[in-house]
Amino acid sequence: MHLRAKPWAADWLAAHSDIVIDQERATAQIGKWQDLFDQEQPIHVEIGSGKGQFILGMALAHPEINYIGMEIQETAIAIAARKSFDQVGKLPNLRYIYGNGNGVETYFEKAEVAKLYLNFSDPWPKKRHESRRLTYKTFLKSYEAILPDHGEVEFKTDNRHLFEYSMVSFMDYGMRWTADDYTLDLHADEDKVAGNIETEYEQKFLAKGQPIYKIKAHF
Ligand SMILES: C[S@@+](CC[C@H](N)C(=O)[O-])C[C@H]1O[C@@H](n2cnc3c(N)ncnc32)[C@H](O)[C@@H]1O
Repeated sequence: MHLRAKPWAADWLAAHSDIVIDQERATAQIGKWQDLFDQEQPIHVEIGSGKGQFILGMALAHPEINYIGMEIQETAIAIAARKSFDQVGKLPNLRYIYGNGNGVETYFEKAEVAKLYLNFSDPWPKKRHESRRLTYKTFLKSYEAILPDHGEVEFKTDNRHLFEYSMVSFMDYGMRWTADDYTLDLHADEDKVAGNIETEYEQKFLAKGQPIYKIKAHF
């Protein structure tokens, strides 16, 4: 997903640096992320948070967790943070990183992040772009470096090819899951869909009647 630049984005981000942390500050924050939240509690991160509907919904539904939405596109992170700020102000348990999921180990130390979410990541269908997929092995190495031992990555997608690719990539990396940890049609499964927070892309694909694939894989 590529969003057209918004002329207000850079100024808005500069004026709200207490909510959105840029790459340079994120690197300096390593080991000290709890300082940015009101309460010390587990930190969950979504990489590729887009316009932010999921991370905002999670932060409102789970005040007992600290959430961070991470985005590589300035326009997307500005839209997400501004929308959430306009709706509910500065939440005590929600922050954003304007940064790159490739290299998260420069932002967080081992076990500083309790759980990771990847939602509707760009599929990059061409083989020569494989290394850009957020479930490519180099990304998995970065995720492993910031999660606790046996930490969890939760992944949703509409894209069957990316789902199958990701399962193989997880398996090749030594990650594991049980039959209960995945579904080929999230919204047809009453138990698994309970408590599900829909992302913007999820709503778009649901409206077209497409199944949503989901897996929770552990290192
Ligand atoms: C298809 S959109 C999905 C957005 C949202 N998660 C949803 O489900 O509605 C994928 C998002 O991932 C972001 N992204 C892609 N590569 C990234 C990376 N290396 N680090 C951080 N974000 C990334 C893109 O900029 C885009 O906003």
